[in-house]
Amino acid sequence: MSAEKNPSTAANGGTNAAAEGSELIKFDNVTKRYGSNVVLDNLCFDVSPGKHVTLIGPSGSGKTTILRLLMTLVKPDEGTIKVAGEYLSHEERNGKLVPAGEKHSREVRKNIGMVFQQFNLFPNMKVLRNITEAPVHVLGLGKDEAEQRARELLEMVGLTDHIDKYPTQLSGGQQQRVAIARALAMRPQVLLLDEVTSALDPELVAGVLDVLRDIAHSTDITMLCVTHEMNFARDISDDVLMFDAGRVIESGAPEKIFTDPEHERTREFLSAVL
Ligand SMILES: Nc1ncnc2c1ncn2[C@@H]1O[C@H](COP(=O)(O)OP(=O)(O)OP(=O)(O)O)[C@@H](O)[C@H]1O
Repeated sequence: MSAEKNPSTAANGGTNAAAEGSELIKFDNVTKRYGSNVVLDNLCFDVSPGKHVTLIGPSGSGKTTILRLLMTLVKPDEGTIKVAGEYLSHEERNGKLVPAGEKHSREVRKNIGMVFQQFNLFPNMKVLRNITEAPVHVLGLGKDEAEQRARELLEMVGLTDHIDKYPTQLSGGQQQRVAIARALAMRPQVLLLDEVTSALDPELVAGVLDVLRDIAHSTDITMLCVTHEMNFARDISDDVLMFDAGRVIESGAPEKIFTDPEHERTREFLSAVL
């Protein structure tokens, strides 16, 4: 099957019949409202396993809401989301689709790890325990196995020397690299990245992006990334989705979107941020 016939991403009505059934993430006519504000408008897109997809677009266009939906921090008003073939906010009961219970959503969500803008580390735990806590208590891993995995991940993010420190003893960039290791420790199939460098001092941004580039290029993890770092997006993305007012107005390979966008709104947005 050629790459042309099997695009990793198909957005807002795009056809992806060749990949039907093999998507890791599938948004099907998802609408999300806050009051009368339609934040996502009948959104369809899917992501194939191993692909790195970046969401770009103006402030308020709905990018973070997509990640929040995937973490089940909010629920869709209409439409469905599937992760690894399972409904996320719905479950099938007696042949009918009903809102999912927390147990079902939690199981499906185990496939997903997220790194937030604000790191969200446990302040009262040292670095090692920040990383082992969920594998031990959620996945049921033995302490030794969890610690070994944590050490490997800390090596990968360049923080082996900081294993015994508390988060407050680390720079923002180091804390964010711990947060990345913590997310990966759960061995998720999907890694969500929400503006992970926007809370960092400028001199710390490159170190975090280098770690993420390395992960993107050396692992088979699927990434869904919201970022204003356009060079980073260009480096790691298989596909870029351009959002405007809750819809994908354009999608494609980064070379196309960043150098020859079709939509006037994309051109305006890129000229403001590049
Ligand atoms: N909890 C909430 N209650 C009400 N409105 C909300 C809430 N969360 C988000 N919104 C609104 O939803 C819209 C989309 O927000 P979202 O954070 O998804 O946009 P975004 O594209 O990620 O923006 P940014 O690039 O600024 O982070 C915005 O109009 C925002 O004000």
